[in-house]
Amino acid sequence: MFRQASFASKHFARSFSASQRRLASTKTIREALEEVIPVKQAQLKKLVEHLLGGMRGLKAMLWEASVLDPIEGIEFHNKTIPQCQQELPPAAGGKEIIAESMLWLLLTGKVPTEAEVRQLSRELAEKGELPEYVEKFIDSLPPTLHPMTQLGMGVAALNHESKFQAAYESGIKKTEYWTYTLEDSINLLARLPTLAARIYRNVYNPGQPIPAINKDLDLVGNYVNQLGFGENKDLTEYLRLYIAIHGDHEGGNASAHTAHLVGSTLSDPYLSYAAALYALAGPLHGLANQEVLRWQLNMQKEIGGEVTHENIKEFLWRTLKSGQVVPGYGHGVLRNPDPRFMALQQFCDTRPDLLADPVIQLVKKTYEVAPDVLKEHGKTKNPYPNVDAASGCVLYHYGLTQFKYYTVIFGVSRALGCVTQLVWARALGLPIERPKSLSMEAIEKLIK
Ligand SMILES: CC(=O)SCCNC(=O)CCNC(=O)[C@H](O)C(C)(C)COP(=O)(O)OP(=O)(O)OC[C@H]1O[C@@H](n2cnc3c(N)ncnc32)[C@H](O)[C@@H]1OP(=O)(O)O
Ligand SMILES: O=C([O-])CC(=O)C(=O)O
Repeated sequence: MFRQASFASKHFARSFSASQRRLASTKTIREALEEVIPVKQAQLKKLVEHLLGGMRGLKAMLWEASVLDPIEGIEFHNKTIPQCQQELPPAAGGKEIIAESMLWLLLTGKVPTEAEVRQLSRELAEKGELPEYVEKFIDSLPPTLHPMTQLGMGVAALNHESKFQAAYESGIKKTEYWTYTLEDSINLLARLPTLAARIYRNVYNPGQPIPAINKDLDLVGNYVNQLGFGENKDLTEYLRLYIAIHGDHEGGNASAHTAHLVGSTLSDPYLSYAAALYALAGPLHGLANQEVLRWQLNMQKEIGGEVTHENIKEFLWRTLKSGQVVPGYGHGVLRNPDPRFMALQQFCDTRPDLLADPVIQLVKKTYEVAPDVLKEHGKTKNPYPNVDAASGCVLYHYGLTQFKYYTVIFGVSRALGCVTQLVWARALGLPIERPKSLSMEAIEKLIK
């Protein structure tokens, strides 16, 4: 009855507005077409842009944990980075957000209590040891193999331990998938820093002993300890902040999307995240932080003496004219300076030793010049810095100078968001991802 009434009123409204239009319009057929054609042309252009332009702007994924606004930047369950810094419990004696607090927020949408965070830290510490076969495997790799390649291999090898895979083989119900996915995810997060620290030791400090996991410390506290920098409280705080804010950047970025795609086939969290790491290892994505430092150091070397805005500008133009991108600038979604870049810069602003560092000063000065140069160059849609422009220089200052290792740190972090999505994808029963592709011929037919 109600349905019939609403159908009748919609039908009436439609025919009323149609008859009004009939009376009001005095257009010729040409004028009417002139109005319709540009709309259709724009529609087609958009369609082709989506097909050939890396699907930029195409809304095609569900991702609950964070949303990226082009102007405001990332929000984790509607919380900005400064809000997270205020609300999420830090480590005992620390100030910065820690991985455990961020994970809790991403997974549950709720701010954890301090007791909840401490209990999660302990669980991660208790599960952090690597199985012996993974230690042997990682130790057997040539130290010249890129640390990111090693990290992906180590994570994939951990799938030998997968609870999800074993349970799937034994024939569990779909409604139970998420609990095993969560178990694998927690084990993966616990072991990632231990694996990453072992790679660092093997590549840069062979033979040096790695400290045992301290059960009373948070995940990143233990990671910094195992890297051999545990005495440096400022670096520990920096890496806590770094790892928390790199954790998630909505779903469409290459690493997160890869984890989601691979996970949608019911690959376990280890295999899904190993695949994501190899997306992160590309220079247009996570590897850019390694490239930024290399580029800034080259700039410093080339400029030589006093660094002025003018000679930074010249170096930027040389980079652009040689056909290279300026690493650390531009973004697929952002159209403003990245709030993660701003948060890392603020960390520097509160510490005189960082403010006095020539490389950190160079990064700051580059930021004062680069947006205008990139605007004049006129190609990039976003002339502002992304997080990679700032992340490496502080590591460099504190003595973590091996910049080929930097993306591994990013890789320890990005798991927070990727495993969150894997758990929720299983809890919500999301399907296998399988978009439709078209051949050139089919696109041509579509255009005609
Ligand atoms: C954690 C992260 O992943 S953040 C990103 C890290 N990556 C970098 O910092 C590398 C440098 N930046 C870039 O290469 C790009 O800005 C990306 C990959 C981040 C985004 O790519 P897109 O969304 O395609 O950017 P956009 O639409 O603005 O590109 C338009 C043109 O501007 C160019 N452009 C974009 N950014 C830059 C840059 N920093 N320097 C020079 N040219 C640039 C693109 O190469 C493209 O050129 P083309 O038309 O000749 O192909
Ligand atoms: O969002 C993106 O496309 C890239 C990025 O900044 C990230 O993944 O952290």
